Amino acid sequence: MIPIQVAGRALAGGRLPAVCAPLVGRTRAALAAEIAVVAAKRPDLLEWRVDFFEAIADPREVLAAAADLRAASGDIPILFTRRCEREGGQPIALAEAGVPALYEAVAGSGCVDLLDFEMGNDAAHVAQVRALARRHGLPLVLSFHDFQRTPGEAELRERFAQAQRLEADIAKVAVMPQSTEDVHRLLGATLEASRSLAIPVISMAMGGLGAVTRLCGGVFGSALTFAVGAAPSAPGQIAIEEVRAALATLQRATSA
Ligand SMILES: O=C1C[C@@](O)(C(=O)O)C[C@@H](O)[C@@H]1O
Repeated sequence: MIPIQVAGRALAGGRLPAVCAPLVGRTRAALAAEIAVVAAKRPDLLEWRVDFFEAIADPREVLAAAADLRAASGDIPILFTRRCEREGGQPIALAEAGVPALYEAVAGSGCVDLLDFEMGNDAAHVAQVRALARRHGLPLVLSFHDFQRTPGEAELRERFAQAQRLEADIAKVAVMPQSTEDVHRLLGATLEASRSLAIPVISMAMGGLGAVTRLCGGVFGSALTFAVGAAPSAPGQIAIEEVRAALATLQRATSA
């Protein structure tokens, strides 16, 4: 299992899985209040879900918010994510054609440390974001989300492999299970991808049925789990304190 590297250092000191808390404030004031609470809980990574930000179409406001977050995050790195509506994100007041420019502006600000972009986006946009991430020295997560179902084994394998083929630094797959078998398949595909790919992988099954993956995903090769600092960004996320306690229990038991 490969840990996620940020600025040449392994996230969470190489402990796996690392814990990421999302930030979903809709305004600068809300984000400032949110990060104060969340950063105090010491996640290994913060994710700014900019699709929740009402002023997403105003570059000055976006950059000001990014600077606020950087100032308040201390030494905790920040993952920048515009989750598209098609893959479970919020509707945004910005045309799709403007999204790569949003990534360019924020990546160039020096206020974020990693980028997340859906691999299912327009191929030219994926290539643009791939190039700008490289130019700014930021690791790129190429992600896939299915909020309705869990694809079959071959498709899950292909999603992880596709991220690597598209030159992701990290591959991420999030699915919605309809059965325990779906959860089991997601974990199996994660284990296989973590063993066969040359990049770190992240996975989760969402909703109540998938919650177990947020606690034990690391055992199956997932390098990161998302946990609630102040507010969830997806169904089934568990409070950071509870996730940390469960991870500590698992780590103690595993090394006993
Ligand atoms: O892709 C992911 C994973 C996620 O959807 C989850 O289920 O924890 C939460 C999102 O904020 C993040 O970008």
